Amino acid sequence: MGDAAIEITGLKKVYKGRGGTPDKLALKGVDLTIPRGSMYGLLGPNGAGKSTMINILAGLVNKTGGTARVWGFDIDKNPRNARANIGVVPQELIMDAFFTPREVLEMQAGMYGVPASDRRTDELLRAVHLFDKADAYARTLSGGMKRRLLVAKAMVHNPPVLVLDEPTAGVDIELRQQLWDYVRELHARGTTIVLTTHYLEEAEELCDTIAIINHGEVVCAEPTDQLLRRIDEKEIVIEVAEAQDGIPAALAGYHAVLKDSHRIAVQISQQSANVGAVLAAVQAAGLTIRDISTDETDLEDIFLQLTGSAGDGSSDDSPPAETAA
Ligand SMILES: Nc1ncnc2c1ncn2[C@@H]1O[C@H](COP(=O)(O)OP(=O)(O)OP(=O)(O)O)[C@@H](O)[C@H]1O
Repeated sequence: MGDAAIEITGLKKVYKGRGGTPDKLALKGVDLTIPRGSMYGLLGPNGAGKSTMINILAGLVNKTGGTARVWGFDIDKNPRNARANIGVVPQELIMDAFFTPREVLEMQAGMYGVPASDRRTDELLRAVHLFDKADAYARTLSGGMKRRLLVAKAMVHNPPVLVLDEPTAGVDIELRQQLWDYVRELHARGTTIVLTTHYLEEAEELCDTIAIINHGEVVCAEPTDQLLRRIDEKEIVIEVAEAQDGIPAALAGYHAVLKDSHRIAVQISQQSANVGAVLAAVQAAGLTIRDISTDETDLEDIFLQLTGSAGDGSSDDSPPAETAA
């Protein structure tokens, strides 16, 4: 404990089935630590369990087992403190149509007991580019505007942790950029940011650390650059007939390690796809190739499985354009 913004251990959630539908195990015992000051991405396909995890942290969903701490406060033992330290921007654009953005923020501040002298309604409205809509009915706002109003609403009590659940759904490119500018600004001022997304590109652009969630489990959690390197790399294992006591000189230019006297593992970049060159070098060194295999747990495969996209930005798997919700 101590320095984590969020610390989750063995977190489990079972949604009870109703009317004959079976129970749903949405979180299978998740362990996850999100450091203070980080910009953390929870990446996973629809139904992976991201919202469930966030809603448990926000006190909106009851967990079935495990523990969770927000800024050091246990959500069971110190629910008020835990809630005071987190702001959540929900996935759904739910708000009362007949309140204005100014009223929405004022009411939220009231709910969190923020004294009038400490309220930052105008500042927040300006930050999310809604100052000129301050007194318009919420129902007249576009989807992107509502999303930004929800970001401001999550920040009224100035929490050290801001969680955004699928924040770019329904937000067009320009407004998305404005949203990110504001989120980056908050991060620069010290707010820990957690965002869920099913777009690798989005997590890659914004987050310093990414955890991949699938089927209620954390598949991996590591610094973004490290993860991207792994995604780009593939390991091939070459089995040679002749016993080796070191890496053959011909492979000196590659990232190669000896697994045992007959098996050489070589990391290659997927993009440059130089398998042929590696094999040619092995053969040119006079070695007889007996077998070749590739690493089964390659992350690229996991990603393809998770996101249905290679994550190279070339597909049309981009967030949808803004729609009036
Ligand atoms: N209230 C509920 N009752 C029953 N099952 C639920 C409920 N909420 C979520 N689930 C199920 O739990 C699993 C995890 O859902 P969750 O919404 O947490 O995933 P997610 O990763 O956030 O996906 P999405 O981005 O679509 O929200 C899914 O199979 C979902 O159908």
